[in-house]
Amino acid sequence: MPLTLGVIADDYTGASDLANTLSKEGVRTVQTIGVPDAALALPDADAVVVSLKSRSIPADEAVAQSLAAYAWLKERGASHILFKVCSTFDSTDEGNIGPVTDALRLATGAAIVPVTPAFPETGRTVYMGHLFVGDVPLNESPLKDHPLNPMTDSDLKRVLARQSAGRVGLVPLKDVAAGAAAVSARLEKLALEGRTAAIVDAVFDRDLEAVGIAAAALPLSTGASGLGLGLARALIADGRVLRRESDGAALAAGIGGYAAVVAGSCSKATLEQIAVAEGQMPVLRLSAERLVTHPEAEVAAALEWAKARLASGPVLIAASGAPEQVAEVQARFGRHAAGVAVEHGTAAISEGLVAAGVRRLVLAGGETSGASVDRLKIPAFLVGPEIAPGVPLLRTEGQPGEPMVLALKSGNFGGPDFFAKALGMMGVGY
Ligand SMILES: Nc1ncnc2c1ncn2[C@@H]1O[C@H](COP(=O)(O)OP(=O)(O)OP(=O)(O)O)[C@@H](O)[C@H]1O
Ligand SMILES: O=C(O)[C@@H](O)C(=O)CO
Repeated sequence: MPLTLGVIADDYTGASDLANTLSKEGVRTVQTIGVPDAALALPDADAVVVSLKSRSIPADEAVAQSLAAYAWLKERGASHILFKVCSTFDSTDEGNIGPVTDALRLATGAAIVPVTPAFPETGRTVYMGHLFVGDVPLNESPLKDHPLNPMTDSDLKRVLARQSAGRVGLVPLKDVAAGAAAVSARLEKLALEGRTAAIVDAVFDRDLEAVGIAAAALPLSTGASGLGLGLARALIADGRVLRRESDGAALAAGIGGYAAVVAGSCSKATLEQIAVAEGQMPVLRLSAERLVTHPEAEVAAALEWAKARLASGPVLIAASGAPEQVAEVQARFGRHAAGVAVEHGTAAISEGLVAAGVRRLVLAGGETSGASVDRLKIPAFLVGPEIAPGVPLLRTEGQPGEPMVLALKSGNFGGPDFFAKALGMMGVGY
């Protein structure tokens, strides 16, 4: 069956966030890791989310990878392409949201691209083109201190214009509130004025429903999970997609084996989740310093610790540290080198855990998840029910051997008991 919706996501956990929204809305969704090999047999799906790691790489590489993903999705019949970016619009003046949106616009032949990172369920709203995170503008939120892409301007019209070749307009909330026809009319007017992209205001899910109808009539849109919700509802309403409930019990059924959590996110939410897990399962805290200086020994010791405990229940292994610990390691070894060494270490631990019989695995952190999923050579996931907003249950597809069930958690997502909840939904009792 041809695809209806093709999504190109700029990171793995962001991809599973979007896939979660689609699946929750009743769109049968598959998440692939990178552009799949021609030989990969995928389950029947209405949407495919191609996960890239293109958020923070040089813009020309991000464009090349996104165009390759587009070619694959187009060949499978996708009638609309969504470029999934972060709901906090993570990018710099060099890109990559602008350059990738420009390139996809030319490839799809779109005159104008609606762009909105609004995701009201997680507090991301857009008004007059300004992005709010909770109750503060983006430039006053913690994103102002992001290590890779500090967001210092809440005006997304300006932010996008600085990284785009074309001119950027606005679809204001008054048009959005007036409905899909008003959004389409505004987009047409902006295109006639020579604008190639437009930031679209959205505060409530109902706004995204109107935006979704207007966007679904165009070849391309750029946004986060809120836009995914709007597109899913529009495609189901116009009959292009038949609503199908994801069967959570079936997704994890028959997948036994050991269970583990590997965390490399140092976000406030993940640190709290690890602290809560300490009262629920054995927790090993890795030494980031040793992962840099003696990686093989630190990984081997962690695996030995885990193997002695896995038969009794799930274990959690965390590299995650508090900001002052992270700063100390970064000051000694360099920010990039420390991050990469810790990612290699956690990925090697994930690989060792799977070799030891772990079939149910929770990964915390975008980069951490990316490194582990790549190391495990997982080509694709079937997307199941939601564990927490932005985090679905995933079952591996296209891998030789027994399937596994995973969760890839963005650093800031999930409540304090996230790990126990995720393991519980994987059928792990302890
Ligand atoms: N103790 C530590 N010291 C230094 N770096 C660490 C430490 N623990 C983890 N790291 C590194 O910090 C980075 C955390 O990034 P990651 O993307 O995994 O989490 P996040 O930023 O919280 O998640 P997201 O991108 O989903 O918001 C990784 O590069 C990881 O290797
Ligand atoms: O959109 C979001 O906030 C997330 O899916 C994400 O991309 C976090 O890195």
